[in-house]
Amino acid sequence: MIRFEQVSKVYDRRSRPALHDVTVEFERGEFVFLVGASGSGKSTFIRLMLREERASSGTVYVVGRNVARLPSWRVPKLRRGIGVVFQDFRLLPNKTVYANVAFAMQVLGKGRAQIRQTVPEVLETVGLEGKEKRMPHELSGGEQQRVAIARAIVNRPEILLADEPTGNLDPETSLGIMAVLDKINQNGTTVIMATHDDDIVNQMRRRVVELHAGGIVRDESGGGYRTEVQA
Ligand SMILES: Nc1ncnc2c1ncn2[C@@H]1O[C@H](COP(=O)(O)OP(=O)(O)OP(=O)(O)O)[C@@H](O)[C@H]1O
Repeated sequence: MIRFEQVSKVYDRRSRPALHDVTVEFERGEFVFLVGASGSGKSTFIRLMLREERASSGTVYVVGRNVARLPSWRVPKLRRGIGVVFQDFRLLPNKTVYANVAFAMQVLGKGRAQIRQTVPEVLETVGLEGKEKRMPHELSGGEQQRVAIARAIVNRPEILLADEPTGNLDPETSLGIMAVLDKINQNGTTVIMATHDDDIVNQMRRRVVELHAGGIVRDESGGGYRTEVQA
């Protein structure tokens, strides 16, 4: 589903590469934690998948396509196949919960009937039924993140990227968000989550890929099986 082959990314020739010779593969339907200290390369990894950046060397494949080779008119289609959730929610502050989620369908030109059917279904998936008419400022942080997740999955992407989705939330609220991401993964979506939160990583028992100074130093499956990889 996603494959990095000997990928390096150099932003600035005077400093070390943000990613150095990274080779890793994520299968369809996997749930993977991407961990590592600040500056280890997690955001760069995510930006390469979305083609917000291009690799300096090596190849990034997303759903079988070499993303560097996509013509620019194909990049929006690549990004439509990847839902993205951020630490800071990024909701539209003047729109209701319903309208925030519906908007993601409207911009793709989806019909009103389809929107009216799909938005309530997705709000139920994330546990927000009954909150459709609230404005973002009338929601808790955890609820706002649920809206952001609903918006990210409403067009049924194959991949969900979550960049520190629990970074602004307390531990209990974070577990609620993890349950939502788990459910989305159980429904078949590949989930890749960048996080600093060791408690969550330990509780969820999923695959963990750890970056350090731009290289993969750990790739551990959720079952406890462990492989050490050279940095
Ligand atoms: N646009 C850029 N221009 C120059 N250097 C950059 C750029 N983006 C990232 N870097 C550098 O690349 C390295 C990796 O950064 P990256 O943002 O990928 O790390 P990260 O693991 O996501 O960190 P954090 O957890 O703080 O978000 C860092 O040394 C950073 O300073």
